[in-house]
Order: sequence, then C-alpha cells, then structure tokens
Amino acid sequence: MRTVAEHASALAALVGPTPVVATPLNEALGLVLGRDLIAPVDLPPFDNSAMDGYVGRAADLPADGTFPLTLPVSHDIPAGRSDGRPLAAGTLARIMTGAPLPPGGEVIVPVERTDGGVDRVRIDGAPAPGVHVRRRGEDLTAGTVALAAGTVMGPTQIGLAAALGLATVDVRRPLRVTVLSTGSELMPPGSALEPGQIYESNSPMLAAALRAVGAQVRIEHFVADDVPALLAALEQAATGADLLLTSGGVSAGAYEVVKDALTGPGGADGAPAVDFVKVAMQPGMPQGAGRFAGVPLVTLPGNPVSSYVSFEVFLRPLVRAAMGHPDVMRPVLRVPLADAISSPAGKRQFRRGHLDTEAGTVSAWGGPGSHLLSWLAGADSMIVVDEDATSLQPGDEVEVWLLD
Ligand SMILES: Nc1nc2c(c(=O)[nH]1)N[C@H]1C(S)=C(S)[C@@H](COP(=O)(O)OP(=O)(O)OC[C@H]3O[C@@H](n4cnc5c(N)ncnc54)[C@H](O)[C@@H]3O)O[C@H]1N2
Ligand code: MOO
Repeated sequence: MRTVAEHASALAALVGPTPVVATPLNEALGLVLGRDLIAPVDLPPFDNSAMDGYVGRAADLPADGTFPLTLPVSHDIPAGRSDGRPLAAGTLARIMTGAPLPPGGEVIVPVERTDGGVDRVRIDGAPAPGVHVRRRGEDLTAGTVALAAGTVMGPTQIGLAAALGLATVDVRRPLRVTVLSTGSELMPPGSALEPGQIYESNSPMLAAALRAVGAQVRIEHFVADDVPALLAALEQAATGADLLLTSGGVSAGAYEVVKDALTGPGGADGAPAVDFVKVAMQPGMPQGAGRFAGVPLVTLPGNPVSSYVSFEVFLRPLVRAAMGHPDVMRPVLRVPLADAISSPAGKRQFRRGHLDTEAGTVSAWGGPGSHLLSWLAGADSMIVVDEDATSLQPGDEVEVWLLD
C-alpha cells in the first residue's frame, strides 16, 4: 500500500505549473502573479492635497504669522485640473482633495480653518509647508516592485494594479479540469428514480470544490459502467484539459469501469498509463493516477465522502500548487477531542469534524462511513488521525484541517 505522502508525490509529478499569461484585471481574482509586477508610474503620480481647503505660498502663510489673515482667492483647483496654473504671490487658490498642488503652492489650509470664502478668504491659522500634502511617489516609486511574483491577487492587489494603470496582470492561468463521474446507477437531477438508482452528486461536488480553488471546470456528462462509452467520454473530456478527474469504478469488484478501461499497457514504454493503487487512508483507499491521451488523469473512488476527502487530501493541494499558490494546505490546528474515536490500524483516517469554539474542542461529526454525505455537508473541519493511532480518548490532541 502507498502512503498518503507517496501518492501525493506521484500526483505532483504528473501536473506541472500552469503557464503565466496576461490576464484582464477583472478576471485575476485569486490568481497568482507569475512574475514581479513593476510599477510603471509613481504613486501618487503627482504632489496633491490631502484636504479640501486653500493652498498658499509659504511666504504668504508663515505658521508663526499673525492670524486671522484675509487674502484674495485667485482660482479654483478641483481634482482633475491639469493646466498647472502657477499660484501668484499674495494669493491663495481653493484646492480640493486629490487636486495637484500648483507651482509655488506649499501650504494647505483645511477649509475648517477658514471662513470658506470664494473671492477672498479669511485664514485663521496655517499648518507648516508640506502638511496635508501627498508627495509624488511616496506610496510607490516607478520602476520598483509593486507586487512580487507569487502574490495572490486579492481585491487590494487588484486595486493597486488598477491604480498603476494596468489593464492586465501576468498570472498563472487557472488549471483546466474536466470532471467525469461513472456508474450505471447514476441519474441526473429531476429524473424519477427507479429502484437501485441514485442521483449523481460527485461531479457537482467536485466541480464546486475545484472552482472554489480557482480551477476552470468542465463537467462531462456522467457515463454508465461501459468501457467503450467511458473511453469515448474520456477522449472528449481530454480535449483542452490540463487534468482529467474521474470518480467511481476503481475498487475491487466486477464492473469497475475505470479500472477495466485503463488497466494495461498504455504508456510509451508499454508500462501501464494509469496506476491503480491502494493508499493507506480511510476513506479514499482505492486511487489511480496516470495519463489518458497524454493528459494527466486522477481517478477517485466513487463513494461521495471518499471522493471529497480525496479532493481535500490530494486535489486541492495539487491544483493550488499548479496555479502557483504559496500555501497549498488548509489551515491546520491542534485541538483536543471532545469524544473518543477509533481508527483503523495502519491507515491515516480523515474524519469529518465539528469544532466547539467555546470549549476549544473538536468532535467527530457522524461515523466513518464513506456514504454519509449529509454529515460531510454539516462538518466544518477534518480530523486527521495518524496511521499508528487506533484509539483516541477525550482530551487527546488531534490535527484538524479547517474547511470553508
Ligand atoms: N470487495 C471490496 N469492495 C470494496 C472495496 C474493497 O477494497 N474491496 N473498497 C471499498 C472502498 S474503500 C471504496 S471507496 C469503494 C470505491 O468504489 P468505486 O470507486 O469503484 O466506486 P463505485 O463502486 O462506482 O461506487 C461506490 C459507491 O459510491 C456511489 N457513487 C459512485 N459514484 C457516485 C456519484 N457520482 N454520485 C453519487 N454516488 C456515487 C455508488 O453508487 C456506490 O454506492 O469501494 C468499496 N468496495
Ligand atoms: O476508502 Mo473507501 O474510500 O473507505 O470508502
């Protein structure tokens, strides 16, 4: 049996980083910069006022001068005025927040320290020159690194890139994943179920989980346990995909369509193109990985909880790494258990968890069965029990992964 770490390494070897592409800013949320973003302009781009008020010359408005003092207002400088009209000696200009300082203007008097006059204004006191002035380049200087390669483009990083006048940023593009579920018992939503049939839930769940980490997902219509039909569906699924993801059909019985279709030589050297393996974990033991038509392929077990846990353990880190994320793991805590749990010897167990933030404990949420989808949907965490632990008591500390 493979360890969890061994299978994770096998998958990592299969899927490389996505290319860095110029991407429109409004499509960059959550994507990772592939190279340093160099500021093309200064921020702020020019000296400007931080206050609505009046701007004067230092010689006309000495901070230790005699106030009140009344001076003529020569002109208005609203934000956006660009003619650069100089400030005549012995006058003030009305200036608004964000408007450029006129040549000669050094002292900003907030409107609150004046009578607010339009043609002439009474000044009740003057700050020192430079106070309330936002200097060109004081936030960022043109030619320096605004955002380093590896930065995740969140709302504030997008704001900064926009302020620098950039329409696109060079980010690793989303990984393109095609999801394909298998099983003759599976039915689409809205259909009437015959005995033995169930509604298909893995592809919507896996697609949503993949989209939540920024992947671009296509769902191929799920296929029956029929090898030619699966091969045809995989051919279609492989077009334009960076990764193929199947669920179901990989365990030990008959009618294991994924295993049946993909076992046997397929690699260039006659080696199997897909390895079907057992991983020492519960749930999620039967796994597979390889290539189909040259495209990396990961085969997940069909039980819904097994499929989702496999996503958390293997796919989520894989997708995040391919997209250049600095952090591929969920936030991890060490938390004491509220109740006893048991775990199979020699397997890493992933139990659905529920945190009690007041008590500072975690409980197993539902049993270990890999069909218990409703308990999975109610869990806020995953409890990870090491391979060598078989019986844990209340108060024992366990590793807990925080889910969204
Ligand atoms: N004799 C053995 N039987 C099983 C073993 C074993 O080692 N020996 N392993 C068990 C484990 S562990 C798992 S996990 C499952 C994996 O089975 P498959 O990957 O072949 O999945 P299926 O047999 O196709 O389905 C299992 C189960 O999940 C339901 N399912 C499948 N796909 C979907 C879907 N898209 N949406 C909703 N539900 C789905 C399916 O109806 C089955 O109930 O094998 C054990 N058996
Ligand atoms: O490993 Mo299966 O995934 O236990 O249910």
